[in-house]
Amino acid sequence: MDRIRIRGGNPLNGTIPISGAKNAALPLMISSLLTDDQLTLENVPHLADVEQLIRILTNHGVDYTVAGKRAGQSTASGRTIHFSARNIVDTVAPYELVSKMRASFWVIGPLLARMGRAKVSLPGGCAIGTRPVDLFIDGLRKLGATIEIEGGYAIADAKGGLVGDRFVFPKVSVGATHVLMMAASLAKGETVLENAAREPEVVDLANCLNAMGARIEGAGTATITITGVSQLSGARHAVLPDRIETGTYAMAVAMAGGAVTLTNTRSALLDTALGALKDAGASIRDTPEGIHVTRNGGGIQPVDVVTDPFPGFPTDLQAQFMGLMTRANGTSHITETIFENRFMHVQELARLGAKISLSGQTAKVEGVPVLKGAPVMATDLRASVSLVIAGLVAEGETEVHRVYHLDRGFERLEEKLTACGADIDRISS
Ligand SMILES: CC(=O)N[C@H]1[C@@H](OP(=O)(O)OP(=O)(O)OC[C@H]2O[C@@H](n3ccc(=O)[nH]c3=O)[C@H](O)[C@@H]2O)O[C@H](CO)[C@@H](O)[C@@H]1O
Ligand SMILES: C=C(OP(=O)(O)O)C(=O)O
Repeated sequence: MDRIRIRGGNPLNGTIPISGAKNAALPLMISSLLTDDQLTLENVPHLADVEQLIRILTNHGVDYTVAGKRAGQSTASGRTIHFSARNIVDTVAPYELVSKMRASFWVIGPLLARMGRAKVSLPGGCAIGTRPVDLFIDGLRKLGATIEIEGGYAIADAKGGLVGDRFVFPKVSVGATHVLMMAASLAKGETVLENAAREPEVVDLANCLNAMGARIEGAGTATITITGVSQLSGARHAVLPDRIETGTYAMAVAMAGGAVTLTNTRSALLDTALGALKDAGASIRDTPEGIHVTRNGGGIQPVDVVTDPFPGFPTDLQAQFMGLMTRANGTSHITETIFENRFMHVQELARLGAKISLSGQTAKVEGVPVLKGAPVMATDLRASVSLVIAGLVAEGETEVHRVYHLDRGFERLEEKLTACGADIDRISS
């Protein structure tokens, strides 16, 4: 199993190209199931989750081709992938495939809308929480589907077609918003989603669906109105920049010091997180290329954050921010409100000398003047990169084990950090 070795102490200086967002690419790829025409996605990141979803889509009968790079295109550019779901040969998403990645459950929406049936394995829990699928099921039932849970599968049927309705989310869910938006695009009549997720990835999916001929209004607000159409066509769409990767590298610079330009991204995708970073002592400004982040000289100030749905502080940056706060000049409080168990990084950061105590959903982080390298274990995607951030300043050597978590969501991480002067490499064994 691969591991990542970091020798701490180097500042970061240079340029880091930001990839396409994993959390936009996954629903966009799934939307290819809605049409028998070709959907072309540009700026698709090269990630383990994308490869796993390709396996799942292929199992349903989706053909795909990956376009080669053009002359002059840098290696940092994402791939262009053509998806074609002309013939859906199987409406079953089996346990072996779905259990590896939660978002694969989302195929239930397009399969049901286009084929009138779907049998999809329940995704199960994961390290960060139980993550039930009740909102998906309630929402799809509201659109007229019958859904039974049997043998670990959601067995869904809508032979006469889905019919638009009003659905009020009792809790904000990104995935359920994606799924209901996709399903309602091919339903008869109008669907109104209230208390919908407002994340930029929801807007990106809505833009792509509209380019395919869907009629969606209000994405990015809490009320989304979808007027169903009888069929969708192909389209070409570029995946949104990854705001979580953007925030992660901005936090790495704030931790290690230095000056880095994050290119192919924009600050409007993560205002709240960048605001917290400024409060912590980083200087951040927009440039024509992207975002310039510096921290020279001054120390890291303690900042309290509470995770919240967009536009709040993202839960997917909570671990990284905690990594940064371990070296602050004082005590900060970090409260996680989205997932009930997203503090697995606390015990691993403690191995590096961090002083963190937990009380319910709040972590109290007492900044320490020095972290010391140690072997640590990645427990989930964002937890693993918080250990990398801490490793960038830890004295001596930090080895992060179980790097496969990191590979789910960070494209060429060692390469991007090495290019800015970090002493980091991957050891394959
Ligand atoms: C692939 C992807 O885009 N993943 C992101 C997506 O996950 P995902 O879409 O799974 O997250 P949700 O927004 O659905 O989850 C938010 C909360 O709602 C709960 N819930 C959700 C659905 C449901 O049917 N019932 C229920 O109770 C969840 O357990 C969680 O406590 O949004 C999360 C919240 O921003 C991010 O951390 C993930 O990185
Ligand atoms: C929790 C995440 O992903 P997923 O929803 O795919 O588990 C994440 O991207 O941080």
